[in-house]
Amino acid sequence: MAAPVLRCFARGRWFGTPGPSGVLLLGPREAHSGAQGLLAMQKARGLFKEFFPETGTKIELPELFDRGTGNFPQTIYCGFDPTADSLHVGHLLALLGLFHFQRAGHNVIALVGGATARLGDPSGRTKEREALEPERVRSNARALRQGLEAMVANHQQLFANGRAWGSFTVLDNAAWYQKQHLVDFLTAVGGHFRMGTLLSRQSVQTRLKSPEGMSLAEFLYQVLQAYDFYYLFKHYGCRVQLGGSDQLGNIVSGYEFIHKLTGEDVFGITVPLITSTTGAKLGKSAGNAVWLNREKTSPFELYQFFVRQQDDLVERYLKLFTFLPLPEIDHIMQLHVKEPEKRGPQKRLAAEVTKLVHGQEGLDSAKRCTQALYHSSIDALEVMSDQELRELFKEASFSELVLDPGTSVLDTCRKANAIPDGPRGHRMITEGGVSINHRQVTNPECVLVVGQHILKNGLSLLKIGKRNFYIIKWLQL
Ligand SMILES: Nc1ncnc2c1ncn2[C@@H]1O[C@H](COP(=O)(O)OP(=O)(O)OP(=O)(O)O)[C@@H](O)[C@H]1O
Ligand SMILES: N[C@@H](Cc1ccc(O)cc1)C(=O)O
Repeated sequence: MAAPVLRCFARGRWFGTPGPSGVLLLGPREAHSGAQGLLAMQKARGLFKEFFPETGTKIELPELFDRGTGNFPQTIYCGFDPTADSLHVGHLLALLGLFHFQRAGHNVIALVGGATARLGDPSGRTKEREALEPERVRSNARALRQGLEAMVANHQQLFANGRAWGSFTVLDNAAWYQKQHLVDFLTAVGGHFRMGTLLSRQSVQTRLKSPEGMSLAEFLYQVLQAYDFYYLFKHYGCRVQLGGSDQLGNIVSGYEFIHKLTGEDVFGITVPLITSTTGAKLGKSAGNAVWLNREKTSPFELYQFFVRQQDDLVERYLKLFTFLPLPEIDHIMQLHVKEPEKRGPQKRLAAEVTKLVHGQEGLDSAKRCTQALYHSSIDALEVMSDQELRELFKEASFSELVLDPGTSVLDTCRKANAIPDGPRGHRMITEGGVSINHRQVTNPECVLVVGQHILKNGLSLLKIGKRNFYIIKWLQL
């Protein structure tokens, strides 16, 4: 078989010149209606980065998505390994890719890698993943499934405007590997893979050259991912796999396997990798993940993560992480030029993502928390639920104190360990550095008053300096 290359679609036809690594970068093309419009639109948004395989397939990728060709609808999948109990913002991009296909009427599958997570994907990693206990992988897989299903429901309820879409199915590859006999698998599947090809993959090469080397389990990872693609092709008619750009080698393995076995063409589409400001891939491995599970990153923290994005990134993120039409994004950016201090694009981005991930209730909560902490809103603080308060306490330190009669501002600050002992702490109050429930308190001896210093819900919000918050829950009120 000729060596497969990536290709791009431009001005209504496929074209491409190999980049430095044989990868063809996508060129621009005119957006128009129908299936070609879907790929072009996602290219314009920056969501689809590379397409695979080489030209010369029986059917061209855009035709696959065309309502008029009898190929409609297609099934597209993306896999997520449950190596943690939550998805993160990096995964969201691949999920957005699935949602865009679903919105265009195609059927999509999110595959939880309950089996593959046990092996650990070596792609893009310089070290082997820590082995996970089977029970841990199972509970992570349950959590991922729940998270995915919640987002699918939010997407359907809050972003559909009554339109009918394709289906969204969540599967787990443990379902087929559990039943798989090892010798049968190696005989039926292993025989179709050539060692030279498997060894040539970038992920394998990097690891083989590292001092740690590579285990057989990791080496076989790409075979399992290739088999998944084949399984989904056979049972669900799935012809397209979506993944981060680090997944290309595994996707190519799937293409080669399916093509060899069936003579049919399947395709891969990659999304760009989201990186932190230091350039590291945002995710578990780099320890910089922004999680989608509320217990790990609250709606407020997720919202704030996007509100904090810099001006030079926000337009790109609006295109990648939201469903807002491009002209609307242009309009938002034009307003931003006039009033940059309002951080309009950042707030809209934060709102759209938080709504998709945590629903309307999650977005309301994020806004209440933002109001309470950063906009001095007592009303917002007074109506917060226990869960929101706990989530806020992640950023602010939290103490439970008994309210003795005559408790003063100074006592409160000391008991909450918010000011240093001695005259310095006293001075911090008299010099105006302390506020309670967003009102400055300059008299250290002032006795706390319920309704003013203590809110209806038995809380006080103490602020020292510009951004050190302490939340006090008063007991025995
Ligand atoms: N930062 C990111 N940007 C874009 N896509 C990502 C990012 N992180 C993960 N993905 C993609 O999400 C899918 C599932 O990835 P997976 O669950 O295995 O995470 P991962 O790649 O192992 O992350 P990590 O390296 O943080 O452990 C893959 O297609 C992967 O490429
Ligand atoms: N290998 C992917 C996850 C995955 C698992 C199984 C698949 O069939 C596809 C993708 C990753 O680590 O990011």
